[in-house]
Amino acid sequence: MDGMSLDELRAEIESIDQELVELIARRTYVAETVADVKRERDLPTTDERQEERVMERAGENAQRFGVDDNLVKATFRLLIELNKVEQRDNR
Ligand SMILES: O=C(O)C(=O)C[C@]1(C(=O)O)C=C[C@@H](O)C=C1
Repeated sequence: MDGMSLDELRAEIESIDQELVELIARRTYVAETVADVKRERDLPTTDERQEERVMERAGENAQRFGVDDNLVKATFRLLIELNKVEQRDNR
């Protein structure tokens, strides 16, 4: 990163931002498929134990990569809530 110009650094951020959106889209798509399976089996959309596992993993990964775990957990909370809204809308 050292020695890169401001434009180059911003181009790097732009490319990362695109990857982030792609990953969010993939996560949402998989969760929609999970919702289909739940619907077939007549299971509720919300699975609190699974949400706890996801949140715990998010905290562990944040520590592993040296980023603020509250920020990472807040991001995952939002991603889970988005999925729950989508899953309910598709019922
Ligand atoms: O794993 C599931 O059962 C999902 O529906 C996915 C997901 C998530 O976004 O991680 C969303 C809602 C559930 O309450 C738990 C987890």
